[in-house]
Amino acid sequence: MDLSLINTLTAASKTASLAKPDQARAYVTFLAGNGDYVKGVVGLAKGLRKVKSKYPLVVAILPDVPAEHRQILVDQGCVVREIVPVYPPENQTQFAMAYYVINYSKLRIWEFVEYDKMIYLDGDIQVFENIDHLFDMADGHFYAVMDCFCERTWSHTPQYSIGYCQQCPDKVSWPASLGPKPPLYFNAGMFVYEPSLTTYHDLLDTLMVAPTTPFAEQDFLNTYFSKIYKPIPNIYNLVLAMLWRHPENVELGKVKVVHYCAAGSKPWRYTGEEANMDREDIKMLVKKWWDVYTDESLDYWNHNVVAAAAALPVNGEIPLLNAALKKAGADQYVTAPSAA
Ligand SMILES: O=c1ccn([C@@H]2O[C@H](COP(=O)(O)OP(=O)(O)O)[C@@H](O)[C@H]2O)c(=O)[nH]1
Ligand SMILES: OC[C@H]1O[C@H](O[C@@H]2[C@@H](O)[C@H](O)[C@@H](O)[C@H](O)[C@@H]2O)[C@H](O)[C@@H](O)[C@H]1O
Ligand SMILES: [Mn+2]
Repeated sequence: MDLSLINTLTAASKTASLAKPDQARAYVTFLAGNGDYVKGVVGLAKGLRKVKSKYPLVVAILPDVPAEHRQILVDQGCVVREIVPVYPPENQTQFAMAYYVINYSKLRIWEFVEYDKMIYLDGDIQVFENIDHLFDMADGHFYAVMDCFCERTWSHTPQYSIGYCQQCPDKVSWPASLGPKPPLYFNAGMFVYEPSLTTYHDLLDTLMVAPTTPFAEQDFLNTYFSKIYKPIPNIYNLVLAMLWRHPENVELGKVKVVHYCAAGSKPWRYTGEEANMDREDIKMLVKKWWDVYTDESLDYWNHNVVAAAAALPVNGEIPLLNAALKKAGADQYVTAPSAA
């Protein structure tokens, strides 16, 4: 890990984000299907609001996202953008885990060139502390957190077979007989990148001739950006398996972003039955997610209108504001902010 980068991030996280006035910035996530991932995206939108992020959340949705889910996202203040699915060559997809082929469509977000810099976040991620300062990192790099190779999902790889993981490279050293050590590999559930049409077209052209692999677009992005990839601390994308695979590398109290990617950890369908899901830290993190998701004061309507009302000279103005809302045909009103 680049120490100067860590120092820069630490310093930046302590000061207000000094956004370059001419840089357009936004968070972006990806939503596909008519299932329950929309809950993850709503939770993410409310989480970013809770940490007072200065930037909007763009949701790249596939055509199969139903109208009612789109409306839910618009009502939560999201910028909803429909994208066309991306499929690797027909004869190739059998090599990717079927579940992940859908994720090649994430590549469309390089086309969002109305933004200079974006932070991509999976829908099963929650931001519990402001990370706007990541937008201030130097341009020209691809920033993401290193993944872990120890879960069964990696059982198809040589590193899993010999027990090698980049999180503890000295525990089981990489044997020369297997050729060069794998380059640093990031988890593609969170990354800082710069949209660009040149990159976008090159990504798609390259995909058409690249073999598909088990982790689909995550493998592809790791290969494509290998020369400009810069690891950032795991406080910006805690892949939950790190808690039981590499606890020595995790300082849970400092974690800003949690990635609910371990099997059984999606908060909106959590049962606690899968392996490791009965851990106290997992239960705490799932509850933290639900606390944000169910907090009505974080709903776009309530949050922004209450914030506007609280800015009024006296709370007594709230009845006037509600009267104006009623007159304007609103179906929701402002509740007085609880006494601080
Ligand atoms: O049915 C699906 C599957 C995936 N996704 C999106 O694709 C991302 C990557 O999939 P997932 O997080 O399940 O992969 P994991 O990180 O758990 O391996 C999700 O977070 C969602 O944003 C989605 O919207 N619907
Ligand atoms: O399409 C491939 C996906 O690959 C990644 O998920 C993996 C990775 O985290 C492994 O390390 C875990 O073992 C595994 O469980 C998990 O699914 C990204 O989180 C996701 O956004 C997406 O790119
Ligand atoms: Mn994920």
